[in-house]
Amino acid sequence: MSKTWSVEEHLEDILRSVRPLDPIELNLLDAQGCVLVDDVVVPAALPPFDNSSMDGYAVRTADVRGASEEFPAVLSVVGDIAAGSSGLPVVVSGEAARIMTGAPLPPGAEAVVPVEWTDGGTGGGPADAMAAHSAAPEGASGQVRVHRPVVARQHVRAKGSDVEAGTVALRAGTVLGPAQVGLLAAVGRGSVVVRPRPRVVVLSTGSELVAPGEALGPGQIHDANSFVLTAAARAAGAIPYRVGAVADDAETLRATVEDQLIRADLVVTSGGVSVGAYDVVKEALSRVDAFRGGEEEDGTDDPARDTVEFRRLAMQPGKPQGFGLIGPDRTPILTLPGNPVSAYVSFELFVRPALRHLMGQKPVRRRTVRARLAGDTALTSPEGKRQFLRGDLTPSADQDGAGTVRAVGGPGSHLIAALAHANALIDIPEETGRVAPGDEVTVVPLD
Ligand SMILES: Nc1nc2c(c(=O)[nH]1)N[C@H]1C(S)=C(S)[C@@H](COP(=O)(O)OP(=O)(O)OC[C@H]3O[C@@H](n4cnc5c(N)ncnc54)[C@H](O)[C@@H]3O)O[C@H]1N2
Ligand code: MOO
Repeated sequence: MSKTWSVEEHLEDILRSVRPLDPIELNLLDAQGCVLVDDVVVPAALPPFDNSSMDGYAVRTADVRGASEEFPAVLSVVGDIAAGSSGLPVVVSGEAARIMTGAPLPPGAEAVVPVEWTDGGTGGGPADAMAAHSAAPEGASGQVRVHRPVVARQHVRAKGSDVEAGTVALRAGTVLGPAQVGLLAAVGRGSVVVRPRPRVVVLSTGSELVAPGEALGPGQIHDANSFVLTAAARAAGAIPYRVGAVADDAETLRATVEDQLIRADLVVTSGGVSVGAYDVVKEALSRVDAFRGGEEEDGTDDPARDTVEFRRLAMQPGKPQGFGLIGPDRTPILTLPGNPVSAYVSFELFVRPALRHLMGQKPVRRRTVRARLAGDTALTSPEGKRQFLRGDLTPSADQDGAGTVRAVGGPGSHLIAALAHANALIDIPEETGRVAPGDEVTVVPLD
């Protein structure tokens, strides 16, 4: 009898064999979700110049000292400065310039008075908005009555107050989410060097499979696995290609996989890996010469590069698994069992970490939490097997306390409906045969 692998041994073997993808330069939005390969240094300060944080008037503080509504400071308006303006007026004593939020502070001005603290140039009471822009900046001239004083730099956003030139904006290893993409754009980076999203070819096997939307004939079922695995690959950040269902014919399967290698950084299959008479994945891919991709550089063949090793894991669901590196590029392939829950749990435990490793994402494993088993029924688990039951996790309201989890559906690997109502996996160790209500268990949130 061949060795039974633990979940950890199988995962470690995969992670040891799979290398992170080579970095490429991508346009900012294409890099979303990817990991930065180099530190990004800020080329120029942000903001690049002193600018106003308010719509109002740029003034010299001495001119508005002691100003009030009763005794306003009356200043001559010498220009209109919009965001993006250049050719700024110089503000000297007794003068003000209309200024908009984000516009550069003009020379001579020390602070900005918000328009609400002035008459807005109307000669009336306090304004609640600026008068409309005049096509001719000189049309904005006239007088403004300022009702409140300001101190130096008030309502001014200083050059470099966000980030200084030469500092590191984002460290290598950062995952580019929306806010990081925004920062890169703000500092002027149109493209960045990242590890790309892996291209994942997903195919399911089984002559009984029919695409959703098509009518079922006798003995047929809809192909769920290629959809759940494609969706899961996308959720993990990969670019999935769903090939769909391949009939139970070893040569068709081998040829299909071979055809797909051109666009795959990783291949995932489902079904055909147990001990049945039609378990074609095993039949097609365990042949040493299945993907003889050519010779090694030194002229010798390396049979190991073309085989998939099929294993039995001490795990439920997900007992039969296969893993190998195939074709000329040694593309990783993970062959998952066909039962839909087994396929999905196997994806979470093995494919997702492999994809994260290819992308340079850390940690590769999902986080775990502790939770108390809710309900009044004990869970039983086959001893000697690590069991992953589907669970509904309710996190604890208080920060430190464990949440509660209840099992959703039974252990059957065909229970797709229960899987769709679960938000977590309950991880029961190999040596544990029974978990009583109130006992603490390890839970893997599927968020
Ligand atoms: N004699 C034994 N029989 C089985 C064993 C065993 O050790 N000895 N292992 C069982 C376990 S555990 C699993 S899991 C399955 C794995 O079987 P395969 O990977 O070969 O999968 P299939 O036989 O192709 O399919 C199993 C089951 O799942 C359904 N299926 C397959 N693909 C899809 C799909 N794309 N969408 C929806 N449903 C799918 C298929 O119709 C079968 O019902 O083997 C056990 N048997
Ligand atoms: O992979 Mo199977 O789930 O152990 O039923």
